[in-house]
Amino acid sequence: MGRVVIAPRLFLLPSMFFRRVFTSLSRSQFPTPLRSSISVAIPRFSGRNRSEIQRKRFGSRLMASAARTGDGRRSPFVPLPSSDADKAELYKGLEAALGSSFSSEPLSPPSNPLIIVISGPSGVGKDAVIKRLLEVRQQIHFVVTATSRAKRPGEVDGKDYYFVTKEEFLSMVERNELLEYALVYGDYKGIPKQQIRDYMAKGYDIVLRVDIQGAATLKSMLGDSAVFIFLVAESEAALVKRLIDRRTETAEMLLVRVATAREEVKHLKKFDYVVVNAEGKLDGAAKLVESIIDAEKARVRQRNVQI
Ligand SMILES: Nc1ncnc2c1ncn2[C@@H]1O[C@H](COP(=O)(O)OP(=O)(O)OP(=O)(O)O)[C@@H](O)[C@H]1O
Repeated sequence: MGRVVIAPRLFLLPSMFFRRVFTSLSRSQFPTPLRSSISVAIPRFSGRNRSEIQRKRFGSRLMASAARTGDGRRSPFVPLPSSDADKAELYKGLEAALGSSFSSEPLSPPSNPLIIVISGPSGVGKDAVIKRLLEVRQQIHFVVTATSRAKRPGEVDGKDYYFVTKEEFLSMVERNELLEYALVYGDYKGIPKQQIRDYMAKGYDIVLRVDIQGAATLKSMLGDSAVFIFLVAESEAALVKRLIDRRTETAEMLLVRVATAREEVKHLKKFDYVVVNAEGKLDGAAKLVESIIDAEKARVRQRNVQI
């Protein structure tokens, strides 16, 4: 932590009865220009009526014009208003003493749009968490993946996925329209590039939903410029029960997914964050993902992704 030390009597200007107060900052923490830039000259008065005398001698009008000399050096002849002056007078007095007006520009730089990659084993709840996230958060776009798999009951074309034939999918690959694609359990899935560019240009954060294989490919392409979140159930048993409850797979398909999930969890360490989507705690998982996004927005060194 930087310490602020007020050294009250460093030198005297006898003719003007001025005391120069140097506000010096801990030398180990701050560079010299910063330390020397905040020295403030105030009149030297003592006793209980100090503010009264100040007011009489200099009047209530601040000598802001005297705050700077022509060559940019600050004149020492800038009295501060008394501490009990009204807020506006104090504000102006501080500006005059510093020799420049206070800026209303934001102190934090604007945050860059993020790409958030959400991955995890089949059935862990990727779609469910993303759906909830989109309900509670603005300026976020879920990239609709193109897939050659058949539509499940309740799924909507263009909202859950773009459902295309294998031939259509392969011609998208040919035209280099996909950021990443893979054959997952016999079906193609791929991420359309243009959609990402369009929404990022509008300042939206982008959510990508990929399997572990897709996350590995994206990691090698995007490196640290994207945020990688691994979604897990609270336990392997809970994941299997959730998959069974979904009733969308045959027993053989379930076996493949469960065996794959066991391998996939080993890749957890390659991700930036792990979020537990526990049974009945979908809201909690979505909130944690939101907090991660908020924290990423507050980073000093922003990620900067180019597609
Ligand atoms: N926290 C939770 N508690 C209970 N059920 C959940 C929870 N999260 C998701 N589910 C349910 O678990 C099932 C699997 O979820 P979902 O389809 O979102 O998984 P997924 O990871 O997208 O799967 P896949 O990769 O196979 O498409 C769904 O029926 C979903 O409603």
